[in-house]
Amino acid sequence: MASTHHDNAGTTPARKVRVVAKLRGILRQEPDSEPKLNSWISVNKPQGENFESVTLSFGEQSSSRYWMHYCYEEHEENELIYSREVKPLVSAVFEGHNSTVIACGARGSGKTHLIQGSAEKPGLAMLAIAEFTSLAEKNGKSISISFYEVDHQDHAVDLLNPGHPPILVYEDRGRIQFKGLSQIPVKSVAEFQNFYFAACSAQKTITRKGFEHARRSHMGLIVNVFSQNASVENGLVSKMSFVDLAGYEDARKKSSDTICLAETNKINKSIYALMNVSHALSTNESRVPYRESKLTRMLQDSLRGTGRILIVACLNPSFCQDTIYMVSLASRSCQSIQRTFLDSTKKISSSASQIKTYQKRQITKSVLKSAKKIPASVSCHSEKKVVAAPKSAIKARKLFDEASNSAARAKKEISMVQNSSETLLVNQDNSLDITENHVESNTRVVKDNSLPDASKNVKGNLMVENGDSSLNTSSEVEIYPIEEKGISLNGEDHQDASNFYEAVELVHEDLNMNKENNSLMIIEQGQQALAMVQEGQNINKENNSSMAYEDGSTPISSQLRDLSNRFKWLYSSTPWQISEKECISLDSTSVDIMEPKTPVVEQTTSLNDRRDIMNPKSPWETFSVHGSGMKNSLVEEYLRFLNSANKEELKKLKGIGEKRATYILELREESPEPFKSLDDLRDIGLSAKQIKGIMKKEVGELFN
Ligand SMILES: Nc1ncnc2c1ncn2[C@@H]1O[C@H](COP(=O)(O)OP(=O)(O)OP(=O)(O)O)[C@@H](O)[C@H]1O
Repeated sequence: MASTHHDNAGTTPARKVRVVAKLRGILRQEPDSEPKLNSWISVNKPQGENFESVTLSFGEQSSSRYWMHYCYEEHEENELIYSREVKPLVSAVFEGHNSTVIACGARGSGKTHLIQGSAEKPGLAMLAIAEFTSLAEKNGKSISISFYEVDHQDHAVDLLNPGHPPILVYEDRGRIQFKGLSQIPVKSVAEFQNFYFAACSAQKTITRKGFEHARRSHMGLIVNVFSQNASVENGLVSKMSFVDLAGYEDARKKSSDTICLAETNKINKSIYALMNVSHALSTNESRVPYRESKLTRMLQDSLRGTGRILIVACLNPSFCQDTIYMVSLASRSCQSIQRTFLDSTKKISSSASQIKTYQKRQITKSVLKSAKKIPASVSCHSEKKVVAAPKSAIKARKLFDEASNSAARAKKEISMVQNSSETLLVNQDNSLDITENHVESNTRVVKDNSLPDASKNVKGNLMVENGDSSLNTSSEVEIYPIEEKGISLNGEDHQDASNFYEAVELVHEDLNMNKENNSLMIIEQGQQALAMVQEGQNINKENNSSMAYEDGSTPISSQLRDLSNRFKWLYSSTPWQISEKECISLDSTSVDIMEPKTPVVEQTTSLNDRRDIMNPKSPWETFSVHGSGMKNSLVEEYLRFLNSANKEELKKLKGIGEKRATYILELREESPEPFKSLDDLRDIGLSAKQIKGIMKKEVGELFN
């Protein structure tokens, strides 16, 4: 695909992910006093015509540059963006390559105007439909459309057939399938307009009705191209998706309303998920986190393989901190930035093994040393105690982890946290340092007096139980809400936050099966800490361009790294982790593989020798390896049961009622074995946490 597709310039091979920005013009109703475009957004284009990227900088933060492949200015309208960016993708769809166009940005940044437009000023989707219908006619193909919304609760609903149950998303024979999503054949632009605009206005009415605040949601339009050729499965050639993401909005703006806050967090989380998927695809990562949100799961087929992705970051013309954040997220998918990140990551991984202890003072010192290089946003309270957790306790926590290779996954995700603008190095003396090898695009000029006393605003205090003492004590995170002082939140902090959020979730998944639940508390409180940190950050318009430390307090990026390192340390101190090399190949049948193979060895080997053969170094580790094996067997049995039991039997399981049992049977009609891993339980509406809870209960029942 890369060799056959070309960028709009037609000279260079196409990228998997292309990221462009679009500056929205000033609206008539916007006050003249607002800072205008060029006073807060600078687009830095290299000299010459054939440049492949531009950088954006905001306000006086001229040293903070975010890479984009291109930036469309305010006078450059949808037609131009369509002809340069989208038209080639439409042609590619007819050659069998899926495409996805994603509009992201803060609220009111022009996403809907870009994708949907209006009858007078058509958006990218409508312009594309004109091309689709004409190419379909020429090539003897047909097209159909589907239109859906993913709401603030991560439910997907059909907008062309409203009022029906949420869309069921599942995978069958390697393809993502939708149950409950209608497809309407379309032959002309007029026909499309009828369906599309009617659905859009119906959606707006429903959204506004009965809610004081407009609920945010993502909207996705799918254009399917079908072949008349019966040899192609289902006749589907390929498809193009247009996604109008909900506007990114800092959760703190809604902090007074807890329901709203939860909704905002959920929406933001799915934005992070999509950006993380796009980043993973742009950097050819082996694991692409499609399952992290409903939207990414729905888009999975469009995004993967030879699918091409266009991200348009819409920019508000007046000051908007959320815009900076969205730009920083989107720009991660630009290859040029990624290369620099990779360099940083290598350093992190080569140093990560040196982590043994964590000394707060040294970190603070390091961060302070770096304060002249990086921005401060929110400070972490200085009193933090982290002491060693008992190995046995942590080992026990792993007993009921997911059967998949979750440890490696968590480790990788943790490294994502560190894969941020500054390179975090762990020195021989166990202190952490921040190298000068930070990414140009995220570098800030820090002025000495522009940030208020940040240390008063957020206090994080994580304490993990020490030594071999009992498990009853302590895991605590104290967080104090941020004061209403102006603390700027910059892109990299948000970025850390999103990665960290993911990492914490994964570590949570990987570590939290402690019988006493202490570790669960630690992780959960860590999540709360993060939520509070996110909540507690405050945007300061006046201060946006000169984020600095007044008191030398720690920036939020360091704070988040701090927390992530604690989790990493916690994780790396488990015996399982210590013997990871030996155990890494363990899959669901690993215990059998590790056992001595012949009766002769069995008979002649002493207990100690057997332990050597099995690699674990202590009875505890031997016990744990067996525990993992038992857990894996249990998971396999559980999945087998889900794939074969009848409805009444299914309902005997924890968490499965009439509705879910019916769903499961429906899924089995579509695919004989819909449940291949515990992750697949998400398809029946269970969260990772619920799945773990269910497994715990099932195991608990065995001992009753
Ligand atoms: N390029 C443009 N030219 C003229 N008006 C525009 C342009 N882009 C956006 N607008 C106008 O700006 C306003 C906000 O745009 P729009 O609704 O598209 O933003 P949005 O990012 O989708 O907002 P939300 O996140 O709230 O859904 C609308 O009134 C729209 O008509």
